[in-house]
Amino acid sequence: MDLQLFIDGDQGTTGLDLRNRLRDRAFQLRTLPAELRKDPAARRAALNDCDIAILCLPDAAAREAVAWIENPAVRVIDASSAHRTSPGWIYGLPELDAGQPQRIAQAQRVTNPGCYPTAAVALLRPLTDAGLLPPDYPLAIHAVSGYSGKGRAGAEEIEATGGAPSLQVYGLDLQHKHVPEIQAYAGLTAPPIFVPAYGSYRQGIVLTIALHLRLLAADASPARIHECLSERYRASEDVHVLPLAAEGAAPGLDPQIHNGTNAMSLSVAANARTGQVLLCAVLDNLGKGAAGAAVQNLELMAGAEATASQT
Ligand SMILES: NC(=O)C1=CN([C@@H]2O[C@H](COP(=O)(O)OP(=O)(O)OC[C@H]3O[C@@H](n4cnc5c(N)ncnc54)[C@H](OP(=O)(O)O)[C@@H]3O)[C@@H](O)[C@H]2O)C=CC1
Ligand SMILES: CC(=O)N[C@@H](CCC(=O)OP(=O)(O)O)C(=O)O
Repeated sequence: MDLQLFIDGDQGTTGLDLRNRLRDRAFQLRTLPAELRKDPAARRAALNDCDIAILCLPDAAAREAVAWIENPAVRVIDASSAHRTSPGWIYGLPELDAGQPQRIAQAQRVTNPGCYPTAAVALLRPLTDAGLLPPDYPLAIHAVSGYSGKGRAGAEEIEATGGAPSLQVYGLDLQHKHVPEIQAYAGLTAPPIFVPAYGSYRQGIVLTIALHLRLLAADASPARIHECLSERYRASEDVHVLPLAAEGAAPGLDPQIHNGTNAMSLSVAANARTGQVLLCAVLDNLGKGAAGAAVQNLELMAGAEATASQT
């Protein structure tokens, strides 16, 4: 079946990437002409005249768009952070647990995960589910993202003014908008400390989380943690767990290796002498962290529509 999609915000970083990713797929894609792309009446009409609306907007505009949808048949994928922990919204991380693909497939409202939370939740949730990571563990999460995380205007300004600083740490008020989302979906009872940074490159995230074995469950070990993650993602097409590196031989991680794809790599590094473990994730902030995830969710939702139309 030819589902009619409307991308609201199609000229931004996520929207443009999404258009590219949908180019060869069997969806009817609707966007507004440049002069109408911010016109409330045109957006409202388009939002109510599609099967699935994909919002690639700043949070305020995404909230406005959702409020305008009166047609009960319209389903929504929101790439913004407006609804990440809102009641009635399904979290668009199919790898969250075994039931999540089905929940996404049947949802009316899907909130795409944040780029950083995709990595943090993928690393942490299997460990809290398995009881290896206590839910009140005092976590600190560090990440470096390409500067495209600033959105199109921010990225263009950087490129027009001679490039980004080599590294800029931010979120130092420790209230980054992703903290509630990470806490909720990683199964934590305490908010983690989250310290993001922008690098001088355009695209790609590397995120790390340090753990002390003495603060984990008694049966936790690097091998057990690695096995837990490997088991969880064994059947995943997109999430791959790298082999446990021999001590002294852990390879470096390049944040850009998955750019242009929907892949995410997870790894476990350890020092047996100190009892320290480092969880690492690499993904494309615009891929599995945004537009790639939207396509993944769209395919699940479209699959459910196709099944419904055959019965
Ligand atoms: N960049 C990233 O790494 C990621 C971003 N996201 C999320 O996706 C969303 C979009 O991000 P991103 O693509 O980076 O942002 P951009 O700023 O690149 O794109 C947003 C687009 O929405 C347009 N827009 C703004 N206000 C309105 C409005 N009222 N009506 C219609 N269009 C409007 C903007 O136009 P104009 O520029 O002219 O104002 C722009 O084209 C954000 O909420 C962000 O949190 C999610 C994961 C990763
Ligand atoms: C502009 C902005 O807020 N950028 C975010 C990174 C992109 C992002 O967080 O987007 P998602 O929440 O949708 O993943 C930041 O600076 O931390």
